[in-house]
Amino acid sequence: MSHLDNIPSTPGKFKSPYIHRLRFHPSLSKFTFCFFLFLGLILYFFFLSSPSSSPISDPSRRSLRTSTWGGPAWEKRVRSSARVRSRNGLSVLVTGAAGFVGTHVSVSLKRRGDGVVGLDNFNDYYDPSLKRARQALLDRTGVFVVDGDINDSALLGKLFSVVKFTHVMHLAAQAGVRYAMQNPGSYVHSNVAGLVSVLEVCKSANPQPAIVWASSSSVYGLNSKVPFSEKDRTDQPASLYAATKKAGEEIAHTYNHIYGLSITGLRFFTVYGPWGRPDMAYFFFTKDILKGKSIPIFQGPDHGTVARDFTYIDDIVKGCLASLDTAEKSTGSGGKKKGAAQLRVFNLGNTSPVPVSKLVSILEKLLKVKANRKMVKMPRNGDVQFTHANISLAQRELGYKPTTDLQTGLKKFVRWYLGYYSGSGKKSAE
Ligand SMILES: O=C(O)[C@H]1O[C@H](OP(=O)(O)OP(=O)(O)OC[C@H]2O[C@@H](n3ccc(=O)[nH]c3=O)[C@H](O)[C@@H]2O)[C@H](O)[C@@H](O)[C@H]1O
Repeated sequence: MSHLDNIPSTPGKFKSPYIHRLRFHPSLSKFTFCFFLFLGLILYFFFLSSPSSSPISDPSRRSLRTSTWGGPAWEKRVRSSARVRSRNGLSVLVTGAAGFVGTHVSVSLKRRGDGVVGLDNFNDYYDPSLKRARQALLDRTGVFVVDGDINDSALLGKLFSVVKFTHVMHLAAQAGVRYAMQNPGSYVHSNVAGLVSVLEVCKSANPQPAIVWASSSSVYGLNSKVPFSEKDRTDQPASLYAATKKAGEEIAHTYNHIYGLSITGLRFFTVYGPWGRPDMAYFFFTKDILKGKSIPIFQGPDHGTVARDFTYIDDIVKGCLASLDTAEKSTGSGGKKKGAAQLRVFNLGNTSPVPVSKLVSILEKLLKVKANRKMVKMPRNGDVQFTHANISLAQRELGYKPTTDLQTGLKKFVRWYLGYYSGSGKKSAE
């Protein structure tokens, strides 16, 4: 039996011979006490300073894993990736480049001759191997994706010292409306602190870049008037995700007002397509239909239809590139405003909402498998019943005109999905 087994629950009743020995040797007792106190202090400070010490109390830290950057070879890769190959081409830093929208935008920019440097922290919100596969695709296209976090100001400063970026396409974010209830800290970390970190480096840069960034249709929250227009109120978000995107729009206003940064926010409406996000319904419905698992289809009050203005990735990419191309220059330099700068917000949707049950019917036909449907009441975890974009402003200012309906877009997605997950025989859609 260990002497620890003798410790009583009530202090003062200890009868161990060991404690008698301590009593007979006060100097030894003092020494032992000091030793354990010292050890305790060391352990306390060690755990306090270790970034991986508290993954449960602060799960957002998963995105702060060590990354390596810097050095002559690294700088050479950054410079080469940023090289502009077309007349009047842009030099763009794309954050979240290994994400769904980030990958598509980066490839399109690179293919038309712009310089592109990617940045991504490859966090494990969903399968990081999909992000690595996107990175490999980008690598083949000539886009170098730096492995790092937008909250790492030293890294951002370094990137801006190596390349004079004309534009920043800020797409790095914690996405997903429902996950915000599980990991609220990650939304504040990426969508609020991360945005500020990016704007800070942009405001100090000389010349300041123009910024285009991803807001969300979710800012319309509980609004019932449709279609959603940029002029509508956005003060009743239904999820923390939506609240952080709304906060981002206010933060954008501040940096535009104080520092003269040219900023364009894009409210994306449920973007889908090849290389998409496995946490989104169309993606995991596909996986689960193929597995014969049941598909939970949300219903509003009184069996009301839940619908989304699903928007195909290629249409979104066109909207992103048009936003970059029409962005005016920032007016400030080195942290000082020199005049009023452009501040814009656009809806990028499809203007054609489709019920979720219809989405499932399209998938059934494309996969040639009957879905095991389960109608469930929409949980109160951030979802809204309906989205529908009014895109007339984007049409007028950006020439934005979506051309892909859900049937056509899902066909392209399913073709990619089947090729990606059965092609190599190694990947699994877990
Ligand atoms: O536009 C946006 O700004 C957001 O779009 C996306 O959110 P959502 O429109 O909620 O997409 P998604 O989860 O695919 O659910 C699609 C539909 O399926 C319904 N849905 C969902 C899950 C389920 O189990 N059952 C179900 O019916 C669900 O009720 C919904 O009607 C992005 O994820 C988000 O990051 C953000 O960018």
